[in-house]
Amino acid sequence: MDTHDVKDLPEVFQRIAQQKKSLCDAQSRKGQRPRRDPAMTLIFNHNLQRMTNEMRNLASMDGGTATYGTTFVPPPYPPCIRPLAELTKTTIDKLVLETQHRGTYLLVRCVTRQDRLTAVTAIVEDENRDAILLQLYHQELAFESTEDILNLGRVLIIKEPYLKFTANGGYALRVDHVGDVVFLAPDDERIPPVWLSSGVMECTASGWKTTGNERFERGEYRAAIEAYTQALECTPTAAESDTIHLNRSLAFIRMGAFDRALSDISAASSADSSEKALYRKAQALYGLQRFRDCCEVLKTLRQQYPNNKTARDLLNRAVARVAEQLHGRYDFKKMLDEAAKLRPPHLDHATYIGGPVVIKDSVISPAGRGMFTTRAVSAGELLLCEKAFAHVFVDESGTGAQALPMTMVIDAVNNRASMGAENELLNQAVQKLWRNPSLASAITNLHHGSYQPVDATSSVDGNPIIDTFLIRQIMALNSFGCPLTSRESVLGSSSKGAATTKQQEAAFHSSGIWPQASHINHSCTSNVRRCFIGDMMTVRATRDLPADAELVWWYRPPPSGVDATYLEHQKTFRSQWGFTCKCAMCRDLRDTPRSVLQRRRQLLDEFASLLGTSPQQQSRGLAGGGGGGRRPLKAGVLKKASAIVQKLDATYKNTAPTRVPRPAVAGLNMELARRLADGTEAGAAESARYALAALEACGFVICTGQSPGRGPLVVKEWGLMIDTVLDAWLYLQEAYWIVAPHLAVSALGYARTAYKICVGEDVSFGDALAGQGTGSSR
Ligand SMILES: C[S@@+](CC[C@H](N)C(=O)[O-])C[C@H]1O[C@@H](n2cnc3c(N)ncnc32)[C@H](O)[C@@H]1O
Repeated sequence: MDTHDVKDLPEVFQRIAQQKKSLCDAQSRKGQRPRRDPAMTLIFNHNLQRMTNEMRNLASMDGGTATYGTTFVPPPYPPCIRPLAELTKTTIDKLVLETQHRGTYLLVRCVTRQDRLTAVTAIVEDENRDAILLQLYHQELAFESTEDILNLGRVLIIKEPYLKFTANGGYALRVDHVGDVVFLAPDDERIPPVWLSSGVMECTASGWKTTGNERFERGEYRAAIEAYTQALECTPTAAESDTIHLNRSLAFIRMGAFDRALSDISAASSADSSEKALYRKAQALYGLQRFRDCCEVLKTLRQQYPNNKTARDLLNRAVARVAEQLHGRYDFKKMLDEAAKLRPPHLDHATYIGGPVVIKDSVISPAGRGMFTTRAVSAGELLLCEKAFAHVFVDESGTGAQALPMTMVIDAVNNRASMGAENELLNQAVQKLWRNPSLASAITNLHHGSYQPVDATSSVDGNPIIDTFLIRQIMALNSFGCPLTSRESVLGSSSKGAATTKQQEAAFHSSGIWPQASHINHSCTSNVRRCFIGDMMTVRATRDLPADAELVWWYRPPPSGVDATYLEHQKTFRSQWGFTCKCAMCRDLRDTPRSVLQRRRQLLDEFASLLGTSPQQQSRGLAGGGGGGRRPLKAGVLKKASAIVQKLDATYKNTAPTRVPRPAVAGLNMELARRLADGTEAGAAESARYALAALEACGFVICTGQSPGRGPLVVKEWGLMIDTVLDAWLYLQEAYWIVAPHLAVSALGYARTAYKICVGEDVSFGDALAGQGTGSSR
């Protein structure tokens, strides 16, 4: 959602146009045989490119400028759904351009080492010694690249090969679907004798097992799995078979292939009794987030092996996860600490599945689903806390090994272009599904627009069928950009003070997919807000809601009512998600004449030049970082500024702010509240007045008691939870401690709730209050 969309940047726009043209040119050559390059030329060019990339990587690890690759999304084509036995062999010389060779397969071996940028590439040759460039996409994760997957001499099968033009005008075998490539073991009988390596290796189960163990020790899990697989094919004894299965299960666990680990464990005859088997089973279940099952296994393990301390520790963790799953009991302080330390910030916590929400047919998304409350909930209440299915962290400050290379993804077919970790997010999701087929429905059931997935059984040749283009479409419609923590993004780090406008407006390069949360539909007049702590997302109600209320949040911020016209505001919704927002704010914007929008812009500019603030800050109505700081306002300036705010307010004639909130009016009021808070009684009284006006402009209905000295302050109705609201509450409670202490406690309570809604937790509220610089010491 708030990912970095770059399609409207002029240079990107041009590249999309170029790519469209290239796709058309490519189509005009569909079916032609390409000019064939000699193997030596291909190998030379590939090795040169590999060396250049290696040097560039070394330079960026040395603190140089981080590089980013560009990847062009091809038009979708389906994964192979037929078993290998039904395909017939073909050769490179028979391949024609821009064609998927259905019903065939290609047997090739690598004649170079691999290169890796956005794809893993190598030059391969067939039995006729014809060579070609092979590009494998989505086969591995960025930080798994310690083990090459295409090493010299490696033999593989490409199912239903697709010969495509490359972005630089050449051509290559492009493989997008992870199941369309089959890596052959070194002694596979399908390998032609001339390709068999002379020193063919182990031939006993115990030899292969030892090799597997050595590779495992070196952290080469993929290679270790291959060795253990070889060992199992050498008719081991029953005892050996058990050990090999259990060893392989651990390598699978290290690869995050928990489903595969579980099936190895159950293949061992001691699955239900041996200490090792029970512990591995518990680890795999934990990895799959099956915490209750995990607890059951660990209880058995503890009964049989009471001295196993590691099992006790894992059981404690699993019990804590069950409490999170069922009751939403999270230690947010610990989560913040973990997010600050862990890189990537992938936290060991569970998804709250026992919350007061349910997914069912939507009211606002025709023929789609949405998320609803199952009972009445109050503002600030935690409705969902979800662990990302996949999450990629881009350390904006990081260099070297910590800096994940960003990619620009250009999808000319769908008119999309984004900058960030989208490609790596897709890799993660694809790999997680490939390694854990039991998780498939969590992703494949998500909204995928008009994309038609292949109609097939879920597996072929013992492997799941994963359609990369389906997953890409699901990611495009359902993933979220995210900061490291919302606390940092809303408030700024304590050393920097309040967030700058730039931070608040930033689209994020880090991103993730949270399958439950992605059922929530869009409305500018949202009633829930999402926040992040590492890869955990919290969803809290922004107002009191009855049972059976459909939850909605903004996919992009609500219209300011100043900058964008209705059509401009709708453009992204239509192009990115295929709908038009019909909320009250959008309808009001549609009915507001352009002349009124221009008048609002003029008033904001007048206000800005009067107070010396940036017009952009005001028009967005954002909290924190008021350009004018705390310079006192002269009475004359205040009078004029106040008149401008009134005039701006008067341009919203037809609807009350409870129906159509006025972010721009709230922003100006808040600017005055900030500037007037000078610690004096007079300043505090004025500051409170404007902070209240800011809240009312956001749609809040607040009762401050009938007679002076009486309280408490009560919110009758909650408004639109933009960040201005948090500032307003913080300034209001600060002012009330000076001029109306009887209202201050309840204002502080509301400030805490607003904080919880905007930041996701309130354990850091005290620190924020002290560091936010509102002057309050409470
Ligand atoms: C992230 S999904 C939301 C869940 C989705 N409705 C479902 O059925 O799974 C985004 C898609 O929901 C639909 N959608 C979201 N908000 C909408 C709205 N305000 N009006 C109409 N459709 C909406 C659009 O089809 C959009 O591409």
